[in-house]
Amino acid sequence: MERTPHIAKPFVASAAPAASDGSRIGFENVSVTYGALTVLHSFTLTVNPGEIVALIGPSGSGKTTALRAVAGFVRPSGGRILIGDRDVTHLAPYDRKIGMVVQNYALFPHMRVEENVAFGLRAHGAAEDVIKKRVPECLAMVGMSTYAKRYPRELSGGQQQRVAIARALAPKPQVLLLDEPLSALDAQIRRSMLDELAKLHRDLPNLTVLYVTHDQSEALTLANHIGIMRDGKLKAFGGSQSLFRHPPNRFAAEFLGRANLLPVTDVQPLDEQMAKVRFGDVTLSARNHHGLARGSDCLVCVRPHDFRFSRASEPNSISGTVLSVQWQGDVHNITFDAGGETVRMTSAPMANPPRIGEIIAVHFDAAEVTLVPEDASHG
Ligand SMILES: Nc1ncnc2c1ncn2[C@@H]1O[C@H](COP(=O)(O)OP(=O)(O)OP(=O)(O)O)[C@@H](O)[C@H]1O
Repeated sequence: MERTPHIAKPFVASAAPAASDGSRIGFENVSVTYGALTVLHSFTLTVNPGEIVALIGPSGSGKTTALRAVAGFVRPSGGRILIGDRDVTHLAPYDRKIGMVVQNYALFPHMRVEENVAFGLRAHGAAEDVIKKRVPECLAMVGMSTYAKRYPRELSGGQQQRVAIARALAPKPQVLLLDEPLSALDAQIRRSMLDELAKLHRDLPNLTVLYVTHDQSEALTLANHIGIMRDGKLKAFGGSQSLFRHPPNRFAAEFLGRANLLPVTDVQPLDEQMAKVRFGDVTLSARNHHGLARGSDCLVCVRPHDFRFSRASEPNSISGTVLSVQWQGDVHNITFDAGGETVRMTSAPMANPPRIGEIIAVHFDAAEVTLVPEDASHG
């Protein structure tokens, strides 16, 4: 979606280090309405100090609206936004002590790199000697020291985005909002920028980051926690690894990484963690992370890379007829039909992959897969 670039007018930093609690971002039942359309419904989320939280979700799910509500560019129709203990719901953007970077750089074209970075400091009356010291520090942070005298048009997209990040960080904000900061860059630059953002956060561990992206691999790479949005609501939230391994519903399982969601019946808890289920006439075991009730029906979430070919009769085996085999350099992607379900698996490349129509047996490690409730009751 095209958006008008907005730059949060930053504040002038004090030399004091970020007070840890002061950088918490809190959404408390925040609703946002455009005309008759409510695009954020009672949205509640806390981003703890020093954390990177990624908001992901389909186009139009309200990710950017949530971010812009924190920045102060949209006014909630209900609820509160807190930064630390401060209720900032009605504060102007430049009073919120945040930095923001949007997808299309939004640098001032007529200003050199160093002037762009100095802009926020100067606008708030920072002393020239402070600016002189801070601008090179920020350019060094993003590896752009040698480009200080260039104009934005003389930079690549990745370089412009580094400058935008330096500009956002110049006033030492406690909170950094990133709205699809890498989406205008090509895949290779995106990967290296992701590494740089991760390093930047290691260097600034008190910085609280809210990161909006539609790219789940960016979210998994960078974020401590991930929120998955749909229709202006938070549908799932959790630690990145936990959410990936134990998605709380079908939507989360399908949105965050590829997943096979096989319909299974008759949950029989084995102990506090594991349960048996039936998949057709086969008995499978899996983690019962969400505590599904005895006798209930649900889904078992098996990631394509969780399957291994079975040689003998392994536990947790299923078999099926190969539908497709695709070599992708570093992996083979295989689909097979198991009792009417199309199942996807990936494996290390094989010299003799199975052929279409062949019957294969595969198994998975019960500890690696999770039972997932159907969305209707738990979504
Ligand atoms: N200024 C506006 N006026 C009216 N409707 C708007 C405005 N801004 C956003 N919307 C609508 O609000 C909903 C949420 O938009 P938002 O940009 O927050 O979604 P998103 O999840 O960030 O989407 P994308 O991934 O496509 O950027 C969409 O239906 C969008 O059309």
